[in-house]
Amino acid sequence: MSEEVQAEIREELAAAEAVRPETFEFAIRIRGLRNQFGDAVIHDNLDLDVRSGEILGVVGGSGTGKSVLLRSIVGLQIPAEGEIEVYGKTLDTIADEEESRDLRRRWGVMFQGGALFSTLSVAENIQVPLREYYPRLDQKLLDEIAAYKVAMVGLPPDAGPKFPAELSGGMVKRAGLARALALDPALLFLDEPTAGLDPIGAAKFDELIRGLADTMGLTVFLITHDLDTLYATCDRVAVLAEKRVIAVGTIPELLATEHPWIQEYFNGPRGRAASSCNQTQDRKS
Ligand SMILES: Nc1ncnc2c1ncn2[C@@H]1O[C@H](COP(=O)(O)OP(=O)(O)OP(=O)(O)O)[C@@H](O)[C@H]1O
Repeated sequence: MSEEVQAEIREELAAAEAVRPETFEFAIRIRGLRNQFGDAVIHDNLDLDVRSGEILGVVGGSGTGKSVLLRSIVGLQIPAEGEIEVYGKTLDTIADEEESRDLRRRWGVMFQGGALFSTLSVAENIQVPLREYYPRLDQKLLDEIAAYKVAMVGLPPDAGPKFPAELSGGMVKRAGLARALALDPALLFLDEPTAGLDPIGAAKFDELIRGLADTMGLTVFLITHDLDTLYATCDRVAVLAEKRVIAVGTIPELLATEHPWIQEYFNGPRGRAASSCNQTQDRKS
């Protein structure tokens, strides 16, 4: 790589460092959020804080707006009202394109189902955000970074040249995660990462998320219906109902609340099974 390109990359990295995640108590702060599609109000006066370094699980009945909330935070859905700050900045008020890019590259998103480009190999999928943000990286370096990300998410080296259709469901999830991690984000968004996986595959994926979050110091916004995932990975859980976040806290804190949906969710047969399984694992470890 030429001196000129190296200097350019150093400059870009320095600019990205200007948003230093570790200096923020809250990675995300949301106040008074309102989202609606026509007459259908999805969120109304929704507040939420995501602490830096935590894995926050986001739960709620189907259609309560978990994915819409994620999309609002990453700028794919323009809210009708309210403020969303990520590392102290509000995306829709950033006038400077460079500043907006610097903020956007601090996060990675794994959408439901992986959302990989079907005509690109796994390695090429991982390289998409790298090419977008660092257009002058040469192919050798792109290949090295992709190989590193493939290993990081526990895929075998020969997964790199494969196309999504050649992968198992679990491998597609890992490839989606590798792409979300391409830019070494501080903040990771995961939309139902274990949906569709068998219980063993899901447990391994939970372990991977927890391990990566701990080693990389990530903040994770994790939408899930999977109670085992909540117990295995999350520091706190936010509950969406009635168009807003009705409670946020550790699972024991949520269990102490009396809201019927929360009680039904955590104390229903599936909730009790996940809880007792988790306690058994704690005793073993
Ligand atoms: N682009 C859109 N246009 C119109 N309505 C939408 C759009 N996106 C989402 N919605 C509606 O917003 C509501 C919330 O959707 P969302 O996908 O966020 O729910 P969710 O909580 O993630 O559900 P699930 O758990 O089933 O994935 C749904 O009623 C959905 O139909």
